[in-house]
Amino acid sequence: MTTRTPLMAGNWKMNLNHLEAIAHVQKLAFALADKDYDAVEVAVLPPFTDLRSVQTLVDGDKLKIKYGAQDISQHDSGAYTGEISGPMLAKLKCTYVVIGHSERRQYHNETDELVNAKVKAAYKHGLTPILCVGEELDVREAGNHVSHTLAQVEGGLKDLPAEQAESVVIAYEPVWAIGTGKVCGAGDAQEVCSAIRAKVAELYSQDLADKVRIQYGGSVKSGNVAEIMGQADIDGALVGGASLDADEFVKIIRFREQ
Ligand SMILES: O=C[C@H](O)COP(=O)(O)O
Repeated sequence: MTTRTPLMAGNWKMNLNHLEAIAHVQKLAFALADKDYDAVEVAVLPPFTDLRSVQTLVDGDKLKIKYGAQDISQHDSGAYTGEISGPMLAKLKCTYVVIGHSERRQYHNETDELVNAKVKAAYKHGLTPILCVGEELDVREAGNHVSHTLAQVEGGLKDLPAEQAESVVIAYEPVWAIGTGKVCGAGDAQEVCSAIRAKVAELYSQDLADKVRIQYGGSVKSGNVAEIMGQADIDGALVGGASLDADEFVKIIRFREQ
């Protein structure tokens, strides 16, 4: 059986300037330094303006914390005002890039087609996508949450070769649970994450699907993370609000100690 290393990623969204970012990562590093945390991968996903500062700190202090961006342009360069390209993120040695977050889909009208182009752009430049999928409340209430989410998975991975797809991270984030304090029940999250893995197996192979990490995101906190992480197909968390509090994020990372 494949062992998947859990990925705990903090999506800071539009919070913390570059000075606050340095203080925050230092605090995380200090709190994690007393034990070997190889069993859990930790990543921060700051705003673009913080990435250089985070890179300098991680490189300089040889921290195990990884980092990435919250979005990427589908283009490599050119007249795309306000966009940030794959080569720019690669130059900053980002490991991850969040793609298709529901806030991008909702406020910037990102479609599955664009999300798919961004996933391909990430791989082209050696970045690992965290592909976000998940349903809005009305979709869940209509009972269409699984089919809706699987269509986003299929759209996001369209025509992606297996050698790339095997390293993708898929974050299941029910939109109604993001920033609302309403957590999706662990069993309900498992239902969708298991369906996502089955979809990846259908698109590629069971062997590949067993390697793919699937995160849950949506009001994850230290108090609920252990139950979420106890589910067979949940391999980590994409944490928003709670990742802005270093002590709380460290408790989430140390979910096994609860
Ligand atoms: O990317 C993170 C998710 O949107 C979850 O955010 P939240 O933990 O604040 O609910």
